[in-house]
Amino acid sequence: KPVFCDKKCKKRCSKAGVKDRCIKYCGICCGYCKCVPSGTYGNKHECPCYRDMRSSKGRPKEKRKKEKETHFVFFLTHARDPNPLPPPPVSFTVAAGASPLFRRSVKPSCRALPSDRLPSLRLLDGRRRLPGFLAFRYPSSEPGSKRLSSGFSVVERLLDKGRMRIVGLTGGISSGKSTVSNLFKAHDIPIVDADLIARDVVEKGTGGWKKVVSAFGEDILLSNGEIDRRKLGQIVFADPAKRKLLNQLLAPYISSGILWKIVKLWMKGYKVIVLDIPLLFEAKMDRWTKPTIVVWVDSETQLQRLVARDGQSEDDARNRINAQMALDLKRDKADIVIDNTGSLDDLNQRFREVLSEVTKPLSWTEFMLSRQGALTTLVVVIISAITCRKFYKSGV
Ligand SMILES: CC(C)(COP(=O)(O)OP(=O)(O)OC[C@H]1O[C@@H](n2cnc3c(N)ncnc32)[C@H](O)[C@@H]1O)[C@@H](O)C(=O)NCCC(=O)NCCS
Ligand SMILES: Nc1ncnc2c1ncn2[C@@H]1O[C@H](COP(=O)(O)OP(=O)(O)OP(=O)(O)O)[C@@H](O)[C@H]1O
Repeated sequence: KPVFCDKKCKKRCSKAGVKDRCIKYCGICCGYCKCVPSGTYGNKHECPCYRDMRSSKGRPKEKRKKEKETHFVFFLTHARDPNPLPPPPVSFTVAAGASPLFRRSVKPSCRALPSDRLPSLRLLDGRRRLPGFLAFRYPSSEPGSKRLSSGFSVVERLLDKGRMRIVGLTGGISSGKSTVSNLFKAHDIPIVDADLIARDVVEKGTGGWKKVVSAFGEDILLSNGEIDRRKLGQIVFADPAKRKLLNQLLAPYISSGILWKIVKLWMKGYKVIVLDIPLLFEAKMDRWTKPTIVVWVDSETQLQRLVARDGQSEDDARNRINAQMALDLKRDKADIVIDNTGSLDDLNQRFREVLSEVTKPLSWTEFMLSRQGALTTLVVVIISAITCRKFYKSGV
């Protein structure tokens, strides 16, 4: 008998009604056929020799599971998603004859099947409803259908609503970050804009304002007491030491402002947010974002666009460009690069590809960082604590 038989048969029989018997016959078949079908049931076409083996009484060697199962494939999408991207079809194993499906939560348009033929999801408890999800039924032979091995993966998809992904958006000055973040906004993806936060934290009378005025003097103020941003810009972008000082003074305010915005969006249950931070890599904040998008342009286009937009001299524009990490270096660090050297139409086209990348189903790590993940952990901790307490008391 090949060495892999024991391991494969153990897996194959993990859900069998009479496990020992299943393992025994699976071992015999595997020894003879050198092959075990994948999954815990079916797929016997993978090993025709195994499938066709019969006992002396002419019955199939492999014992069927006691519980009769039917295999359905559903296509789930979020009903409230304004721009639903089709996830891959999800296949569920359902118990035949189980209580009626989440009939109430399935949209009328999806009730093409007679209600008695709608199965219930065995992997969820019978009372559980799936508000907000549309379910489309496909035959299990549909190409691309995938049988999920555990309820975990199914639940992961169903809880999609509560997860969160923090996408980093960065680039060079005037490379097109704001243009891209506007496209995200148009698709209802919230943006945390570090430039806006950096403005808020130096508003007249704030802590940031006081620190900047005491470091740079009242010469940088306008007549109304607000900071003259153009003047301060000319000072700091021409002098690295002064820029460093300004960064150090404002960093705590900016980072707590960013954090606070993320927490607010997290509490609202957003699943994808975009952090638009020009200095994402310089401030080493890219460790918190995944994926990280860099909007790249060639240096000539960058200079031209900056001069055209801000109406400043080429020297001032160059100072600003040189105040940041080289854009080519940022491009090398990116997970996703958007080349914005072309037209706005080209940008739109590339953006659509990036959008589908960014909104693809979330990983477990991302889920655990979400509001729903945190609540799940909290509930598990509370239940464990109560169980332990009861156990401890009964022991005493
Ligand atoms: C120097 C200031 C007053 C100039 O203001 P101004 O209105 O002219 O520019 P604005 O704030 O719109 O920034 C425009 C672009 O400059 C670049 N930039 C801004 N600050 C910096 C900096 N410290 N280092 C390098 N680049 C910077 C960014 O690409 C930004 O998108 C302002 O940029 C500022 O307060 N900067 C320090 C705060 C900061 O680090 N901001 C970046 C947020 S991560
Ligand atoms: N593909 C494009 N074609 C032509 N112009 C563009 C394109 N993308 C952006 N622009 C223009 O280039 C300028 C800079 O773009 P944008 O303001 O989005 O850059 P940014 O990276 O957000 O800049 P900053 O770092 O200063 O915040 C803007 O005037 C914008 O309209």
